Amino acid sequence: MRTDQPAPPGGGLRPDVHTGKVALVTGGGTGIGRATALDLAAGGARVVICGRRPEPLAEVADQIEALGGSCVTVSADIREEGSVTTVVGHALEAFGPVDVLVNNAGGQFTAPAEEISPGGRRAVHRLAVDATWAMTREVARRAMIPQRSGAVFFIAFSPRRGIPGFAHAASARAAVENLAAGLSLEWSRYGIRTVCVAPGTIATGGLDDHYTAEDRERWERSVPLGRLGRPEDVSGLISFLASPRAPTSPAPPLWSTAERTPGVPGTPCPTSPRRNPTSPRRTRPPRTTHDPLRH
Ligand SMILES: CCCCCCCCCCC/C=C/C(=O)SCCNC(=O)CCNC(=O)[C@H](O)C(C)(C)COP(=O)(O)OP(=O)(O)OC[C@H]1O[C@@H](n2cnc3c(N)ncnc32)[C@H](O)[C@@H]1OP(=O)(O)O
Ligand SMILES: NC(=O)C1=CN([C@@H]2O[C@H](COP(=O)(O)OP(=O)(O)OC[C@H]3O[C@@H](n4cnc5c(N)ncnc54)[C@H](OP(=O)(O)O)[C@@H]3O)[C@@H](O)[C@H]2O)C=CC1
Repeated sequence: MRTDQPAPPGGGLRPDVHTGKVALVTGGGTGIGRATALDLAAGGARVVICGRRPEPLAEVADQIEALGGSCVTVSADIREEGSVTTVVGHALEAFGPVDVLVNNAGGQFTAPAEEISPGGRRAVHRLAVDATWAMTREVARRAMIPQRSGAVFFIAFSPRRGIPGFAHAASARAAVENLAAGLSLEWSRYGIRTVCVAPGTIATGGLDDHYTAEDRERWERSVPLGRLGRPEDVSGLISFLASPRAPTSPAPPLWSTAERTPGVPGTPCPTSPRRNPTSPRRTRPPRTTHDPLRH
């Protein structure tokens, strides 16, 4: 398949790959979360999606139901105390124990590090780290630990080594990435897999609405393939990793959809000094007659 062709529905997996499973996707009304909810439903999962605005959630639910699937929506700000308990309670009531949790809700703003106020940093960490932790713990305690199985996904960033203008956000995602790695060790005894997916820059409404064209173009140029990813690139990976076909041993804690190089793509590969006619010829060190393997 050419990479600029639309991805097949369900990430190309069998339509019964998630049959009998219940999935909870935070931020499932838009972008990557929406694509993930659709892919999991296309594989037969019953899906619960949450977000603050009811309208995008309802649109996704209608789409899933039109395709013969089941979807329940819960409108909630998961940063608020008590809302996580409410969301998980609705999921359990509607469909029973949650098998797959996708901690997708997240967001930030770009600002020079020195201009990010404590409140601004806190707003971002409350969602990406605190709400993600609260949701994971709640789902684990009420569904996955009792049933001794489950898959929990976290969303990080690529590149992972830091992003200018994103000091608050990239550090939050580093915390989440480490959480996924630690839980994968700790909760394997319950049969719970925890996986962090680090998408490259993905063309979503969220990216269009919250970042300048200049930033988006700069980020696009930094992707090795030279184009933004699609939400389906990420959702297809999550759907595969949630499926029985996913590798489980050893459990890989991090999957990246596009790791970047620090340089600009298209930079010519440095030529070997020996082949570059303008470089001075390297002089070989004199051969030694001593063979260290022979005494
Ligand atoms: C090596 C280089 C390679 C480069 C490669 C780059 C790759 C880039 C990859 C990009 C990856 C990420 C993309 C995405 O995540 S797309 C997702 C799109 N969606 C969003 O990002 C969501 C948009 N943001 C928000 O919804 C909100 O900003 C947020 C949820 C983060 C906060 O909302 P909240 O309602 O809590 O905010 P408040 O208005 O109540 O403010 C709270 C505090 O935050 C401060 N704040 C808010 N906005 C800004 C801003 N724009 N600038 C500075 N500060 C801000 C606000 O002042 C409050 O702080 P104080 O209490 O101190 O005043
Ligand atoms: N697009 C990209 O390039 C990349 C994105 N990511 C991450 O992937 C995830 C999805 O990104 P993307 O689809 O682009 O972004 P979107 O902005 O489209 O999606 C974010 C979703 O989260 C929901 N959400 C935000 N805040 C809350 C909250 N407090 N409580 C409940 N739901 C909330 C939003 O719904 P509502 O506003 O109605 O609450 C929205 O549906 C985010 O975590 C993002 O940071 C990571 C790497 C790259």
